[in-house]
Amino acid sequence: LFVAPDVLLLDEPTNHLDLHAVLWLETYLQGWDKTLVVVSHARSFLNRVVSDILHFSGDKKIVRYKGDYDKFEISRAEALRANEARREAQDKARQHMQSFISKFRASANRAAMVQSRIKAMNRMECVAEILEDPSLRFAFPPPEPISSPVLQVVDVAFSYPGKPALFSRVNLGLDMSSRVALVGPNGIGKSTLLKVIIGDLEPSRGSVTRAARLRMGRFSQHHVDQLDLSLTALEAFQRQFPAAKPLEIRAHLGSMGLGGNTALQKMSTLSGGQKSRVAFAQIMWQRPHLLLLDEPTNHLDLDAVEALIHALQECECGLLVISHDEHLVTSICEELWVAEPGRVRLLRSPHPESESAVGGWRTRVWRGSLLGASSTSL
Ligand SMILES: Nc1ncnc2c1ncn2[C@@H]1O[C@H](COP(=O)(O)OP(=O)(O)OP(=O)(O)O)[C@@H](O)[C@H]1O
Repeated sequence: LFVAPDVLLLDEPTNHLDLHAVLWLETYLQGWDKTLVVVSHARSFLNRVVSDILHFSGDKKIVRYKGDYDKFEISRAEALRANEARREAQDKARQHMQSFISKFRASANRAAMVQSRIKAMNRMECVAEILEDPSLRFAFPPPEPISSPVLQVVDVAFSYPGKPALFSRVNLGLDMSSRVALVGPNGIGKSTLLKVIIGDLEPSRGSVTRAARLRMGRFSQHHVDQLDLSLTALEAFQRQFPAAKPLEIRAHLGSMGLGGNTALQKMSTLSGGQKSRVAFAQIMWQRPHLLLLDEPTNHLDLDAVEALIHALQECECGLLVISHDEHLVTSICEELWVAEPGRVRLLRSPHPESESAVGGWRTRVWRGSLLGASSTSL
């Protein structure tokens, strides 16, 4: 930004940024008076920053829509409906003319009328079908139940060698009905706490107990980076789950938008979002009791984010998600763990019985707690 370019091209600029940084960037870009082209999956960010949407659709065309992302969704749905109605009307008119032609083709009296119908049919402009974007379905299959609490963090402290404690006296519990977002500014220790919970890091004090038969499904950018890129998605699956049948794997990958050749090409040639989908496909196959997700929406496109949100709303496993994505957090979480310097503060939804009250609470608490708690800024 310092060089003040004439054209600013940003590819997923909000990935990894905390709320402060995203708000700062939004304000900065709202005042940007030169050309800005941004590729982003962050719906709230797009709604605040852009004036036009270029939609790269499933039929390989780029169509321009005036307005922010919400307006684009409405306009596109209207365009799809209107196009469908025009196609139906045209099909009906064509059928009508065709039946007239078939009926009176041999009739000398109506030869002129038949000819004019044939000409009219030939003149008819064909209304092309607008292809819907491929629909995605993510689903976490239900695991067998295990007794609660499935995971308990008791009086935990952690510090990296030679450094002061990142947090101490942390007491938390997770079970299969948990819907928790762990939020806080960059560098405060969220990923570290997740690693302590999973067991990658030992706490400096206190204990983490996990149910004996507990299966944890974890997603992090690290796991995407750890995929063996010389393999195809199908080969990676077969290597991890040797008992799985290839046809079942292909169907599963296909439902996540990794059908056809995509499942058979080397993962080094997949996009960032496609690699994330492979990692998610593997997690789903494990039928985890607890899902531990670190920035799961980075690199996913908006349709995939919606599919993920839907799957997380429906899933029967416990959920702990670290995310700076306001739309994701406010759509699924009923509890916020706010990471602050040295501690973790728990905030529970006060009205779990009312969906709209919970939605309002999430948005208020999400913004309020994060902006109040943090001292970081760009
Ligand atoms: N292996 C390590 N050794 C020493 N310090 C580390 C190590 N890993 C992380 N840290 C430090 O610990 C702090 C917390 O890092 P962590 O990755 O947990 O933060 P975070 O809250 O997840 O940040 P972000 O939102 O940017 O992902 C940071 O100051 C980081 O530099």
